Amino acid sequence: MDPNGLKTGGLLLPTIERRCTSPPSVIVIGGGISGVAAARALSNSSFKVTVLESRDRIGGRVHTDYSFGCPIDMGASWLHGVCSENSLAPLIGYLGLRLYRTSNDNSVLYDHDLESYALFDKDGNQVPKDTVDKVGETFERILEETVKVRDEQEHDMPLLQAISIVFEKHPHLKLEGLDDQVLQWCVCRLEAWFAADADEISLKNWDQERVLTGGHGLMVNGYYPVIEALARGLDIRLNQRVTKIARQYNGVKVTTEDGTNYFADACIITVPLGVLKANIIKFEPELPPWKSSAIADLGVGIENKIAMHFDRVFWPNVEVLGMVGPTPKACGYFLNLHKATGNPVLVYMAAGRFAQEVEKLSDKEAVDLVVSHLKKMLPDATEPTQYLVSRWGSDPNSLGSYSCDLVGKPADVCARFSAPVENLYFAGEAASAEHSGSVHGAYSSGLAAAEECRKRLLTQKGVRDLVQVAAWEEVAGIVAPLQICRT
Ligand SMILES: Cc1cc2nc3c(=O)[nH]c(=O)nc-3n(C[C@H](O)[C@H](O)[C@H](O)COP(=O)(O)OP(=O)(O)OC[C@H]3O[C@@H](n4cnc5c(N)ncnc54)[C@H](O)[C@@H]3O)c2cc1C
Repeated sequence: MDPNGLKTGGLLLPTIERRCTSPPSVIVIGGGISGVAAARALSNSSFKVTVLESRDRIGGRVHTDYSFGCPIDMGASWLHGVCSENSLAPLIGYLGLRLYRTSNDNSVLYDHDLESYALFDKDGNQVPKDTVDKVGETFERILEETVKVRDEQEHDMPLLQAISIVFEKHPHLKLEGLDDQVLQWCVCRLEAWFAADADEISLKNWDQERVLTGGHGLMVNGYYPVIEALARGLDIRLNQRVTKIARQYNGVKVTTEDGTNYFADACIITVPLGVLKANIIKFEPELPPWKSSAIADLGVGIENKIAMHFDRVFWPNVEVLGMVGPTPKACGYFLNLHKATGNPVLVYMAAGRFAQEVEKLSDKEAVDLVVSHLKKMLPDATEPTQYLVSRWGSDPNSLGSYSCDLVGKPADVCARFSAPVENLYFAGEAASAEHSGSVHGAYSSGLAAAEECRKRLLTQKGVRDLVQVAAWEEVAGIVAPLQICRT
């Protein structure tokens, strides 16, 4: 690994003569993956870049906590699509970060394809594997039938409603007893992908995402090193919550909560969709209706994690421990980090309305709740020695976990959300048409916004080009394949 390369974000390409005295300037609002990616790209292009970040840390919804003595990702933890086509692969490969592949399957919607799981009922009886496999096949069939319902309907509807129609048409697909409880668990897992309940998920869109190949890989060392590498050497101002963005005849004026004004030629806005929806930032003049309606029409889902550190491992050596129940809400699941990382940590994942309810509890109450589930599944379960509880829905810096497709979503909403308004550019996971809700989608959207901004500013200023530093892809692509393990 080349430390100088890291410092500069890559290698210096042959210098092109500067043709202007002061380089174009850009303010990037938000220091998550999309913000640091955009800032890195523009800085590599010799632009003057300032990142304004409201928190006292960078990374945003990539948040690796080290208080357990090992990396714990309280936001994103998987690279979805462990393949060279993934925009983050060159950087992850270059940094030598290990991935633990939890599933080779590219499917994201149901987990009977998980190769390593144990499901239990509320009395602690383990569900036989053939029951899980059989119900998984039925669930697949039900989902296929919902596609037929979609083809017959003119209007969008919630996925849950479509499932009810499937049951009316094909009563034999409706399950009972333990089989039904496993089916509810499959729905619970599906809801986790969208961070929304099945009665909120769009029938038209639930399967329209283009999932990359290569399955899903957990970042064994945590996601933060990716952020750190991108951010190195950038001018990042922490604790700077932007409250106003004014477009002026000669650029933008950005004002933060403490009254500081920043001026630049252009601005890239990467704050989460939830923050834009809450109107925490005032725009002057107001955003045009086509943009504000795009912000309103996109949905934001909630997923929260409860990470628990134990003094000993009392659970089976599988990747996922699940509890089945009579409704998706009564089901739950724990990711076993011990299998992937060797650390005695379980992470409970809550999504949709249940994730919202978790935020109303104190940390201790939330932990007690999930430990009570755990004790029903595994009577030997002990109390955790340390715990962490995320609150992505109520955190004013995120106001949601990631975007999701609401019922009746207009077809052009993502294009409108990501389109610039004069010298204001928009990036972030919600701006990614193909990979919204993901780290790599957010990363690519940051790069795309930076490139559009770079080209327009160079044209506006009559500058042919500036000194250019090579991108990660050029430096790393050939030398560093992804390191994939499954212990
Ligand atoms: C629990 C959870 C699990 C997830 N799991 C995965 C996963 O396994 N794999 C995956 O690919 N993706 C996952 N995601 C999604 C992924 O984390 C996000 O899509 C991605 O990190 C978003 O990056 P971003 O740059 O768009 O936004 P953010 O990371 O949210 O960055 C926006 C930044 O703007 C800052 N900000 C907010 N308001 C202001 C303001 N007024 N002024 C200045 N700054 C402001 C924020 O503090 C933040 O740093 C998960 C997300 C969550 C919450």
